[in-house]
Amino acid sequence: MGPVRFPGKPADAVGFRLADTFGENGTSFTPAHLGSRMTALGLVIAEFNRPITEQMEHEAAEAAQAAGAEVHDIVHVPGVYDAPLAADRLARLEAVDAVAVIGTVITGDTDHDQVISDATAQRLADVSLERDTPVTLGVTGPGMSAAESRERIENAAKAVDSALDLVDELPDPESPSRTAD
Ligand SMILES: Nc1c(NC[C@H](O)[C@H](O)[C@H](O)CO)[nH]c(=O)[nH]c1=O
Ligand SMILES: CC(=O)[C@@H](O)COP(=O)(O)O
Repeated sequence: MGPVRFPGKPADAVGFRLADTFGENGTSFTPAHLGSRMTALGLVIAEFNRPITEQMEHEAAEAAQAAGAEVHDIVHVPGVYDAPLAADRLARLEAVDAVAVIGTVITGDTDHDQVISDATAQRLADVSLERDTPVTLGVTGPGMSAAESRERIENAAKAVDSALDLVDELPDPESPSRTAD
């Protein structure tokens, strides 16, 4: 069996608790029942520059499959600027452990690429913090030509891997706090 990923959403919702995974002396073990639930991802895919984001979507799906994760839902949006609301809706789902946002911003004649990239990244970071759910940025650009965008298609897979890494690595918010006493 491959590595078991520890889901990020409340443990009670999936039938086990963090305490199940650690022995009293700090050694870790993995009860067999933990293997029954795969980490579930939400993907947001921007349709703008679709020939490129189509390949990015493929890379993202392959990365999830290679890691043994489930793609619970895919939401297509017109462009990356429209992604934060879709990411928020996905992050609100109990079944979704993390969200990866995929898109590419290619430079036009103005600074518009900078404007939409900055707004998108900032609002996605806000969604992640507000929903207490990993939301990773698989959006390439700005300041980039179409050729440079095509060279960065693999960043979609990196966003999926990062989302899964965060689900594994983030401490459980239900754990007792050091500042409690
Ligand atoms: N120029 C790019 C866009 N622009 C569209 C916006 O993201 C948005 O869909 C529109 O303003 C409606 O709200 N989107 C990209 O994903 N990539 C671009 O290069
Ligand atoms: C329409 C867009 O979002 C983008 O292509 C902006 O291009 P430009 O900077 O040439 O207006």
